[in-house]
Amino acid sequence: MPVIEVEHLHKRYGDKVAVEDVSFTVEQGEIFGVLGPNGAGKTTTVECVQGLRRADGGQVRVLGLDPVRDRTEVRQRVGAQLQESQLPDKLRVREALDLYRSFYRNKADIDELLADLGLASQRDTAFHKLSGGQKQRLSVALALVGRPEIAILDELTTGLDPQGRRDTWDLVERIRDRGVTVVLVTHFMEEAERLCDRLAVIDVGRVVAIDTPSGLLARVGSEHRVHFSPLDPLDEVALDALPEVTGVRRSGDEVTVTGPEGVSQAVLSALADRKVRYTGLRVEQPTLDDAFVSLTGRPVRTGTPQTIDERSS
Ligand SMILES: Nc1ncnc2c1ncn2[C@@H]1O[C@H](COP(=O)(O)OP(=O)(O)OP(=O)(O)O)[C@@H](O)[C@H]1O
Repeated sequence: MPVIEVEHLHKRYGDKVAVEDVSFTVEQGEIFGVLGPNGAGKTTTVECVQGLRRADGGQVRVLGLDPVRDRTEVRQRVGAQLQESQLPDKLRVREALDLYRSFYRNKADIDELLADLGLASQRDTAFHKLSGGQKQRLSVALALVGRPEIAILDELTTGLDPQGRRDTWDLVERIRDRGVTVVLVTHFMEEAERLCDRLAVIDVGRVVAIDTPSGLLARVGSEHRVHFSPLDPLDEVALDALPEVTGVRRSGDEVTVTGPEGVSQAVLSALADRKVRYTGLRVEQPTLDDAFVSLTGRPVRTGTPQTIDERSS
């Protein structure tokens, strides 16, 4: 049963269209990703879901409720992580949790929450003394302190180092394991690929695809690429004749061989058999970045996202 239903959501700020037309449903118990480049309309979409903004068109239902009309009830049942630090510097971790807990009728056990989020030893630490990762975990704890049915996590790992990011991913999985439906807003492809059961790819205010990560990858094909620079003469025709190989290309010193999964093993054993030494070996698998490029015609991370206004003018 869907816990969130968004139908033809349209939202503008003055005459600036932030969300042109977005529809998706989120099923109970899943990690649902809202993925897209900066300015795509992700935050505006989830703010409409939380009832923080009123849609200019379309319909949003959350747990069967209207998030604007039934805002008080929706706030009780949907936990939202604060996007930026909105806590006084001197407030201690435990005090912040006590304060937020008082807003909810279903109250989480704070000690359990602190232990679960790896913050037990920071319980008496003032907010401004926390590291970036600890602040991030506290904001997640505050989203969970009312035992929500849905947690909305927006740009959870922005600004974290790779280890902090991986720890946060484990945390998101633990939240889902507690039975909480998670909506994860992100512009990191790797994060979406690793965590999400399904995701909506949003670009300039519109949904360009809704699928599982593997479904999105299947749309771009399953071509793997093996790159290397041979140090000995290489018979490229013989390499191309291997059943696992669909193409061989040379660019300067570098040879690129394409083929389905398994092509890299076939190439490496062919090179070993022919006693061809090489450097600079790199294997590339299709990623959600490739899926995004194929859906929108441009990479997610680079370039300034075109706004709807620019596109329609
Ligand atoms: N309060 C506002 N007033 C005017 N324009 C806004 C406002 N908030 C967002 N926008 C604009 O609406 C568009 C969508 O913004 P939104 O924050 O929803 O996108 P996003 O995908 O969440 O981006 P980011 O990843 O950068 O947060 C952007 O062009 C943004 O500049």
